[in-house]
Amino acid sequence: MASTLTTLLQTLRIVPMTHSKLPTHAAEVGIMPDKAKVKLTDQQLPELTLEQVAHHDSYDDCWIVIYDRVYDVTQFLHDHPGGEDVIMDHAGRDATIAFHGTGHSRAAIEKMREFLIGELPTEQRIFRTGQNRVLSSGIPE
Ligand code: HEM
Repeated sequence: MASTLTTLLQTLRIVPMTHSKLPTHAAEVGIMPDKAKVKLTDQQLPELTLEQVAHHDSYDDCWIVIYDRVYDVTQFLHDHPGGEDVIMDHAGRDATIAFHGTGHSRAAIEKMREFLIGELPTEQRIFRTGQNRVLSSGIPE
């Protein structure tokens, strides 16, 4: 019952979705059969504003925005192959240009999903429409 209520509240965006609601990495990388694949873009991610993101700008609490999506990279900072400082330069803010400019690999883009916690509201987006269609090629779906 509690979980039905939670699902309802999450659908109505009254409470944030838990990470378990996001598709598993296995599904995304194709280990699971096609039928079981769930595209992340089909999910209702919690909406997080740039103002909310701005509060998370420290080494022990670091969120960044890349292509209109919000990532909590706190745990990843120390493991980032490019070092923590390059990410910290954008802590609590948009890091798209820096991320794009580095030319990250497909594996890096897949890895981002592990840290995905939400997306910007439509009026704050630059790269994606309200229906989550990407506005240019080369943007992770
Ligand atoms: C969730 C976000 C991020 C993930 C998952 C990620 C992941 C990775 C990975 C896996 C690599 C190794 C090379 C590759 O596979 O492309 C890498 C390299 C690098 N990343 Fe990131 N990255 C993220 C965000 C950023 C941001 C915001 C910057 C900002 C400048 C950045 C700068 C770099 C640089 C400079 C390298 C190159 C390291 C080198 O080749 O010496 N990354 N990143």
